[in-house]
Amino acid sequence: MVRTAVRTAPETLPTASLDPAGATPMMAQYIEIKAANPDCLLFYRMGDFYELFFGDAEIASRALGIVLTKRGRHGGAEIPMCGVPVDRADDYLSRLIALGNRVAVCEQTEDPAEAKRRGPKSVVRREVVRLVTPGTITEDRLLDPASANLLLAIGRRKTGEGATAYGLAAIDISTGRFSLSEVSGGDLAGAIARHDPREIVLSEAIHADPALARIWQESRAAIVPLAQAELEPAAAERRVREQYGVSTLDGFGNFTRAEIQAAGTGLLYIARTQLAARAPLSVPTREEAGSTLAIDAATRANLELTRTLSGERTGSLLDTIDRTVTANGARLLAERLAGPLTDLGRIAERHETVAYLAEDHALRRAIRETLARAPDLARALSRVGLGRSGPRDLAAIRDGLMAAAGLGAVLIQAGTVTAELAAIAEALGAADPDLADTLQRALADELPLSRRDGGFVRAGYSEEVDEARLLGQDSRKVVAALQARYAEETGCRTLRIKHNNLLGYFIEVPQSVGEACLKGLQREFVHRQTMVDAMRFTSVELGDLERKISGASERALALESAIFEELAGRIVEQSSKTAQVAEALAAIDVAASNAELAVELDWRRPEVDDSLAFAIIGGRHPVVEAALRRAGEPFIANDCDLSGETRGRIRLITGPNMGGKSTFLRQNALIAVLAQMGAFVPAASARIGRVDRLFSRVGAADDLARGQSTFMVEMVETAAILNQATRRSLVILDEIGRGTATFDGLSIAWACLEHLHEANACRALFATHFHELTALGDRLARLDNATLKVAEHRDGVVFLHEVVPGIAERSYGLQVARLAGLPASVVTRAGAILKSLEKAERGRPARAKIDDLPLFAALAPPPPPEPPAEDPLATLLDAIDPDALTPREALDALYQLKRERAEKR
Ligand SMILES: Nc1ncnc2c1ncn2[C@@H]1O[C@H](COP(=O)(O)OP(=O)(O)OP(=O)(O)O)[C@@H](O)[C@H]1O
Repeated sequence: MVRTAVRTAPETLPTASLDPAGATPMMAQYIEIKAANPDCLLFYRMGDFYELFFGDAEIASRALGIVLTKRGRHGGAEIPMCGVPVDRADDYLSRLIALGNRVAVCEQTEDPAEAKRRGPKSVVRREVVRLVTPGTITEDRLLDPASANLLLAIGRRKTGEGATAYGLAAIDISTGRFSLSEVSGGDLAGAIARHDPREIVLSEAIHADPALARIWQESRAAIVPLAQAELEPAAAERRVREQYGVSTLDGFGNFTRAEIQAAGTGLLYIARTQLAARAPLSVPTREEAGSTLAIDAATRANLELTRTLSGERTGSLLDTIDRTVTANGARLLAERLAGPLTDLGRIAERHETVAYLAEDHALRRAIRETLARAPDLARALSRVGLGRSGPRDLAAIRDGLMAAAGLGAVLIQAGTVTAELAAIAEALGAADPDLADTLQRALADELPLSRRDGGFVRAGYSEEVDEARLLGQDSRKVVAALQARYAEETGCRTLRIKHNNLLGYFIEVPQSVGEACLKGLQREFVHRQTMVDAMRFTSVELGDLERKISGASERALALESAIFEELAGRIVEQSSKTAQVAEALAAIDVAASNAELAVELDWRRPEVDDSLAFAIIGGRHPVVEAALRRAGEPFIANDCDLSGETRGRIRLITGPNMGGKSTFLRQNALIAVLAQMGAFVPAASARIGRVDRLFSRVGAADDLARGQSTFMVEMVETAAILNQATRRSLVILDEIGRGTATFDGLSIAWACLEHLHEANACRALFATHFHELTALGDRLARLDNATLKVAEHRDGVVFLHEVVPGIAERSYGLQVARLAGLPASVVTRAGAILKSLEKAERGRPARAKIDDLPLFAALAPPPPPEPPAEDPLATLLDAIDPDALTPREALDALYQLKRERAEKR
């Protein structure tokens, strides 16, 4: 299966078992380094290339489409090799990482000349300086600006008889974000799907747990199991303490053992991949259990929240609602959409801000215009902390801080704002204004990518740099100035300062002037050479100038580098404040984006409360509506009321194919998600009693990638809903039971409805083509029937997409089939078959079939065991009187018994 092949790290590389004996010295070094990094592709630096050998070369050449060549022999066989140029390594790296590979970057750590000095056969010293893995990258070129790049570490603890809790550490080293949470075993898959990590690190024991195998198989992340021995609980705690330089974790709040285990595992892995550098992570925040709306992986996929079923962002809900103007904001919006809240206070606070910004157009515009100038502060900050930054990262911090200061001023000017905006304004003001100011003074307008290129310090910031540059870049001018001065002092207009390899810089004058100089005209001149018609001199000043000129460019670079270090140091000192500024920028971008969306599309503020209401008036599906709008067609808004005082309601929707059942179901789930993430909703009004869990299932969705029977998948997922949905949950079931024979499917759908109504007592929408189920409307008190209106014409039907109370009479399957282009002969034949089938059924209407069934059979106590049926063997035995039998009769009786027994089998 493609998914598995893409996800897992490369299969064990044959290189791992290579014998260094008999290898050339360089190959022996390669084999040794490779042996220490067996599960990574090794980028081995040789001059201007990173070379890959043996199995690594084969994997990389296949993955990157680069030529596989050979280099020498080892153990009698040719060594496969391929290489990537160092200056384009990032492109290749990103492609390998995207395929789930991990790469060890091995650099030359000494000058080749030095190696030569050790002896003719010595090999240049090389070391792995970094492991590049999907979850630990920080370079902009390797990262998607609009998505978080999470490493998820998992720990666990026993919480009781047979129960286990899992600690999750979600770490984004590209921004320093670090959060901890704990979930039950049943919620683990959903929590992983919510975080959508690029890489998961965990103990071998958790990885090998058969109960969790499916999670790892289905995850898009690269999975890295670590040996149990490395993950001792005490070591995990120590690692967390060391990361933050504290002697106890008490000040951080009450983390559970599983959370600390997860944090320790994550930190261990990060330390291993970053080698020398320590990742600048923020202090972990703890997320309370139940603080987000639980949405399992299947529901997320089905509702296409952050990506479509085919894995694209385009066409997802996120794509449709994103009006953010910064990468930082886009990431936060995705995070909020993936984890809507359950806390009513926090939800209302976000709605309040959206309402405020939706109303104040001028303020919203000012905020968005200022934000559009703010670069990705969080990622630049992280690179500075890791010592992996360039001048443009410093500029990003400068511009980010300046935008923040500008925004703070805009908010202060706005006066009384909402509580959330006031908190944002305060965080924006937290940064030291001196830092932005210093960066502004220090950095030039045009900046090189790398600090090694120099030229990034603004002229006028440092006298030393200016002087060094002047000498380096403008040495001719300096020499010319000195030449002009000497010419004036000597009165010799033909005096020249020249340069050759033998003398270096020298002063040349005609013979006569030279003689005068020797006699004391110019005391400081020191004679070097007499030519036929000229004399050459040097001077102390010229000697100094020469030394300065030759060291100038190196000195300029060194001075710039020192300034860079100093600026980076100041940024690191302030990093926690700057991180807060970055978070505030993201939060205001998201709020303004939601407000912009609400204004643009006339979305309304929902009311989320503690009731069991679900009353939507004029609801729309945001993605379908957007698609129809592009096609110039209207979307028909629909109401939906599932409100219950103490228990929810169920709406059973029958209707024609193509009528809009699936759209209606999903739009209501999406409205709940949007409301609880703190956004406005596509409806005229919405009152929603806080939803704790959201479930959405589509009957027998094709799931070939998983390699499971489609019906089996449908049943496993339905079982999860019936077992987990609470009174507060919202359940969306679309054609459950359609994946099997009609009567099996009908009975399963029927029993599921009863269970949802009686046991789960949740709010639910249930779409079906089993029209027989509508009879349940009379029997289940809180079940209503609804259908989608259709206008019938002589030559076909028109779907009006309007949800109305009632029952669909027909499915209009044949009409849809004709619309789809099924050959006319097939449609006509199907029509004839349908007629005769309906005739046969008419004698026994659907309603009668349901009426025959006992109500709530699924929930009734099991019937008492039936009395055993009569056993013919026992009857035969009872009839035998051994004392009355002859030996012959006894033998016959035995044969008869055996015969009877054989028949029974
Ligand atoms: N409320 C609406 N307003 C306008 N067009 C709609 C509406 N709802 C659905 N549609 C259109 O009808 C198409 C079919 O909708 P949908 O897939 O929801 O139907 P369905 O009843 O679930 O069909 P089936 O039973 O065949 O799965 C949509 O792609 C959309 O273009």
